[in-house]
Formats: sequence, structure tokens, C-alpha cells
Amino acid sequence: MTENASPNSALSSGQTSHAGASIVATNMTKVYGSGDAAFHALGPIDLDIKPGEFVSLIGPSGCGKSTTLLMASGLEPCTTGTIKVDGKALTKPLSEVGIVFQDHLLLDFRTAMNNVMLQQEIRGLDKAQTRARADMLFDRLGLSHAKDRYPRQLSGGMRQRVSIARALVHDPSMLLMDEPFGALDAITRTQIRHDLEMLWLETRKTVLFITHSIEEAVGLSDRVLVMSNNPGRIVEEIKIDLPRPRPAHLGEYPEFSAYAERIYKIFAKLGVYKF
Ligand SMILES: Nc1ncnc2c1ncn2[C@@H]1O[C@H](COP(=O)(O)OP(=O)(O)OP(=O)(O)O)[C@@H](O)[C@H]1O
Repeated sequence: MTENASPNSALSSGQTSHAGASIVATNMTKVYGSGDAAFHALGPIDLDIKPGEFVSLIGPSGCGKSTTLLMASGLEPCTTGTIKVDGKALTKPLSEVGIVFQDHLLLDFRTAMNNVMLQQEIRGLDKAQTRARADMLFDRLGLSHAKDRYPRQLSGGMRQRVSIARALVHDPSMLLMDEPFGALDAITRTQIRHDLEMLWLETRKTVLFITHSIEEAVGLSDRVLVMSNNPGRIVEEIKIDLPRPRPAHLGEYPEFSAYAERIYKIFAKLGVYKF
């Protein structure tokens, strides 16, 4: 991982680089199903995410975090209200987006590099340019030695790093991450959190990040949106004013404990924690 990443590095400069997108949702709701089977899962919620911002959604299971993320990608339509990316209302799935799920979803029969280069094949991108960008992403993610390995030959953390490279290789304007580190051990999570932060500092993509981890939300975000459920709503917005890059041990900052306590208290008030 390059420690001295700057906004003018090769991954963020050049004619093909896309700046982060804005995401604005107004009175957005989601009702799944219809008639007697209708289920009001989300909202109304409002979002106002600035270009290049890193925003986390945190909340109890089932509060609509993944639903919000799918709506931001255009994969799920709003039931009422609107969601706009760079000022345009979403009416179909976006292509200028990278998505990382908890499950890496890599193809077993393709090497790490060929999994990433699948984007070039599907999207019909310039091969040499995409390969050069893939090489840079592998470098930044500490994977240069693993390009020719198959997913079964990679650790869980390495597979998620490949998923991140695949999500960024086409230079999208936003990155949507749905509990990407949820299945990783605590040590790997801390390292990959740092690596993602460095990559974000370099590329300044807009990131919408879902997590159940208070430490991860505070450790990565410019803003944390805390959600309640039935139906999912945003109950609090917390601006995280900590210097970057942030350390492995966030307890170095007294402010970290204050932010974490604030979120614990909201969860206690909502009845998420019963002790
Ligand atoms: N396609 C669907 N059809 C019907 N109900 C759905 C559908 N997708 C999600 N839901 C319901 O909507 C609610 C919100 O689901 P969602 O997956 O967005 O929550 P979440 O906060 O991401 O949960 P978790 O943290 O457990 O992943 C849940 O009650 C879920 O069962």
C-alpha cells in the first residue's frame, strides 16, 4: 500500500478519471410487495451526500441499509420520493458505480486479475488502459504478487481486496459497499479499513458504506447516518471530525470514544441493545 497517496496520483488524474458523484434522496420510501403482502421497509428518508464524501449507514439488522444501497445503485426503484445521482433521477441501474458485497462473488475459474478484467470485457473498455488501472489498484491494495492466483488460493481478506479492485477498475464515480468486511477477522478488518481509506484519499470517489461495526463506521467516515427500523429511518447524523489517515487503534483519539458512545446510546434508546 502506498502510504503517501495524493489526490494527484495516477489513479485520480488523467482524462479518464471520474470525480465522485453526489447522491440526493428526497422523501424516499420503499415498500416491497403489494396488497396484503405489502411491507413498508424504508423511509421516508432524505440523503444529501456530497461528491467525494465517505458516508456510512449503521443500524440494526433489517432496518433497510441494503435497500438504501440498492436504491442508490438504481437496482431497486423508489416506491415514493426520488433519488438523484449527480442531479439525475435514477430510473434504471447505474453503470458508473462499483459495488462490493460481503460475499466476494469472484469467479472460481478466473485468476484474480482476470476477475477484475471481466469489467473490461463486459463494458467493452480499452484493454491496455483498463489493465494499467488494474495493475495500479493491485499495487495499492498490496496484491501485486497475487494477480495470477485463483480465488481458492487467496485469503478472505485478499478476496475482498480483489472485489474492491474489480469495483474500481472502470473508474466509477461512486463506490457502494454492503458490509464488505463483515466476514473478516478483526486484524484483517483493521488493515483493510486502512487500505480502503488510503485508496479513497487517493481517488476521492463518493462512498456509501454499510456496516454493523461502530468502530468501522467512525474509523472510515466523514459522516455516519444512524438508522432505526420498522420502517427504516435515519435517526441521527454524526459528522466525524477526526484527522486522516486514521490510526489502527482509534482509541488514540479521545473523540473516538465520544463518537462511539453517542452511537451506543442511540442504539440503547432504540432498544437495539438491552443491557
Ligand atoms: N426483495 C424483498 N422483498 C421483500 N422484503 C424485503 C426484500 N428485501 C428486503 N426486504 C425486507 O426489507 C427489510 C430491510 O431489509 P434490508 O436487507 O434492506 O435490511 P438491512 O438493514 O440491510 O439488514 P441486515 O443488516 O440484516 O443486512 C427487511 O425486513 C427485509 O426482510
